[in-house]
Amino acid sequence: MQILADENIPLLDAFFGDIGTIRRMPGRAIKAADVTDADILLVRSVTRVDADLLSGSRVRFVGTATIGTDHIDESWLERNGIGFAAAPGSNADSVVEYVLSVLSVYAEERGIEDWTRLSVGIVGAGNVGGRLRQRLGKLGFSVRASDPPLADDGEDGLDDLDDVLTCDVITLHTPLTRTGDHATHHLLDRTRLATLNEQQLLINTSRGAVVDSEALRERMRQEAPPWLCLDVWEGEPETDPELAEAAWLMTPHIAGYSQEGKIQGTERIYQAVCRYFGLPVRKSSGQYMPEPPLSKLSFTASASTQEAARVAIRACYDVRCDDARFRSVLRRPVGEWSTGFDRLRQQYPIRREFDSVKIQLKSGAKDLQQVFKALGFKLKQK
Ligand SMILES: NC(=O)C1=CN([C@@H]2O[C@H](COP(=O)(O)OP(=O)(O)OC[C@H]3O[C@@H](n4cnc5c(N)ncnc54)[C@H](O)[C@@H]3O)[C@@H](O)[C@H]2O)C=CC1
Ligand SMILES: O=C(O)C(=O)[C@H](O)COP(=O)(O)O
Repeated sequence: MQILADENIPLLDAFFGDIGTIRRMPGRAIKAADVTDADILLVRSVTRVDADLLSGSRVRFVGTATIGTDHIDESWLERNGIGFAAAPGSNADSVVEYVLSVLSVYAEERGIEDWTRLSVGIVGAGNVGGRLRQRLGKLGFSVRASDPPLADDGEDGLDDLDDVLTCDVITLHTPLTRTGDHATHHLLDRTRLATLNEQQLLINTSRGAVVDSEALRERMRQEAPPWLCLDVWEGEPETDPELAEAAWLMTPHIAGYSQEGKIQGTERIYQAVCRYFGLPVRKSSGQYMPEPPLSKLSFTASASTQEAARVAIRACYDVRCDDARFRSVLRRPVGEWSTGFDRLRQQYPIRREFDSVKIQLKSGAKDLQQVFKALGFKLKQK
């Protein structure tokens, strides 16, 4: 079988080497002429997969090693009998940990001694939002979440979007959808953005177009704008210079880029290919997960819970490093920004999830134990 794949999908040979001949291309460069002879197309979020790309090709299966599917015309694939799979959940913990890192830095910069005093509003309570809600709830934060599709399905405990927008921190975790009762395109529009103030932080790790960028630019120019953390950008890899200037933290769409997240993304589409073509599943992500560079952290009984949590979160992932790398790209001429955006993603440093690190504590340190468990670390008693 001929497999055409985005070169940024990790472990292509390890997972797909036995299944077919692999041809790699930069995802943004994949065009109709490239897919004509492919049986399987494997993409990430930067390849638009639709009739323009696939009509006339012999592609029988498309896999995207991502959670988001807004770049795929799924109904066209279905109408044309082409198999499809995404990678739901694969990098959800990575995004959750990105948000935890942002929260820890935000609390420190605002001089908030106890970060759990921040109320957090989650928009979209699926894999990412739901896991974030759970971790924050266990840590003792007051959390609100809005998710109309889940509410329609009878899920309790959800709030209206307008209530969620009154929280100290608002974090977006919806898919990007343009049709249906609960479409999210420009969900945060001019009216909703007008309700936010300088005591609030808005985090967007969903898709750039879930927020109306033009309205956001306007809001950031007005009195008392909210603090802003952007990982995703409407029109990326282009970066809006005015939003870049206004953002407190900014990163080039890497919230989901933990090593676990990326390898599990490949694993999910490998499993789907095997199912689709009736092949045995012989490989798993665990086989290929390298040893983490940091495996253990040890705290004495004298560590305060706040400080210990801060140290552990940032030892695993400090969002300020990604912010600094992105800002260094944006100091170059504007014409080089989009290639810089993609280069940062392609050459992303190794980042491991919290549960790759064992936390060693003195027995009896109950508060610390609870906090680390809630954050998602593994515990080891001394
Ligand atoms: N920045 C990054 O690196 C990453 C971004 N993402 C983005 O995050 C999105 C969410 O990921 P998951 O939680 O795994 O997806 P998911 O599908 O598990 O959950 C999404 C939730 O949003 C809800 N939702 C839909 N419309 C809504 C609306 N109008 N208002 C409120 N909630 C609504 C759905 O009912 C669902 O519960 C992905 O679709 C993707 O676009 C995902 C992974 C990495
Ligand atoms: O999984 C998703 O959805 C994401 O947003 C990915 O983390 C984005 O990664 P790329 O596909 O853009 O490499």
